[in-house]
Formats: sequence, C-alpha cells, structure tokens
Amino acid sequence: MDAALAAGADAVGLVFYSPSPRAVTSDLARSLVQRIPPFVTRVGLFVNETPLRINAILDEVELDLLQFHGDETDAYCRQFGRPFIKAARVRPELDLVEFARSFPAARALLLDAYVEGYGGGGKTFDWTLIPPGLPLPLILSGGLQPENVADAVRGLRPWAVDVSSGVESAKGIKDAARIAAFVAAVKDADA
Ligand SMILES: O=C(O)c1ccccc1NCC(=O)[C@H](O)[C@H](O)COP(=O)(O)O
Repeated sequence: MDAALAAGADAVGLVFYSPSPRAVTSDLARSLVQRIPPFVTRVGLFVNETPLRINAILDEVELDLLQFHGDETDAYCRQFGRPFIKAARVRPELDLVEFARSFPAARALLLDAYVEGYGGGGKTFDWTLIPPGLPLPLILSGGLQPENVADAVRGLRPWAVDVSSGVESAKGIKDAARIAAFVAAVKDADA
C-alpha cells in the first residue's frame, strides 16, 4: 500500500475474496485504508460474494469503488448504491460489446485474461479481441508488468491499467521496486 501510494498510483485495491493469497480481513483493510490520502480511489474487490458480507464490509471499511470479478449481474452490482466496475474474463467466445451493454450502471469495464479461478492470474490475453467502440471506459489488466505496460498504454490507450501479479516477487508478495517501475512506465507512456 505504501509503495503504491509513494509511486503515485491513482487507485489501490483490497481483495475481499478469501481463496486469494492476497485476501485481507476487514480489520486489516480498515487500518490500510486509513493510510490512503484524499483523491486516491479505495477499491474493494469481490467475487460472487454475499450481499450480507459486502454490506458488513462497507459498514466497516471506507471504500470508494467496488470491483466485481465474478459472475455478478448489473442489478446485483448496483444494489450497494456505490460506484462499481465490472471485470470481464476475456476469451474469443465472449462478445465484449454485449457484455458491456449488460452493465449499464458500471463506471468502467475491466478486461482481464480468462484463467482458472477468477483473477490475479498474471496472464495476458490477445488484445486484438478488444473491439472498437466499447460502450464503457476500458480498464486493461491481465499479465501487465513494468516490462509490457508501456506498449499496452501506447497501443490501446485504456482509461486505466490494473496490475497484481506483475508487481510481485512471489504470489501474493508485492515488490516495491516493481510497483515503482510499473507506475513510472505508465506515466512515461502516457506523457
Ligand atoms: O488478486 C487476486 O487474487 C484476485 C482473485 C480473484 C479475482 C481477482 C483477483 N485479482 C484481480 C486483479 O488483481 C486484477 O484485477 C487482474 O486480475 C489482473 O491480475 P494480474 O494478471 O495478476 O495482474
């Protein structure tokens, strides 16, 4: 968290998905979000979570944006009355325009690689599968690293990029130097 903030990240994410090696408890999340300054977006990530648990977390942890990474519907995502983004797990059979249209209340569509499980897999997908004219702002993720993110930013001009594995030294262990290199590469490519 400190490394991401020092590097100048616009948003930081907290994983509330217990099977993930990156999962945080609401106690830890509450203490972490207190370090986040104004104007940095506090994102909570959920996968097919019960509304009961999400509401309990929202009561305890100040979150600005919800990220839904499972099989949630637009109505489900909307019920919390918070801004949200929806992840799509990209594979050739998925019509991304239709998928985006089915989430009219979403703030953005996060495109991630289709992996076993639900995300954070460190795998890129074929960027040529991204159609022109998506009806939602695009957040690109999936296998991004300090070494390839500049190409992604220059080639696809996404609204934002999102990373997890690519700035880790081992699964679930963030690496401050890689975080700094990633954010610097994004800012340089966007200049
Ligand atoms: O990080 C996780 O463990 C995770 C688990 C379940 C759903 C999503 C998860 N992470 C999401 C992300 O970190 C990113 O939005 C995205 O999947 C990119 O991950 P990566 O390819 O590892 O950079």
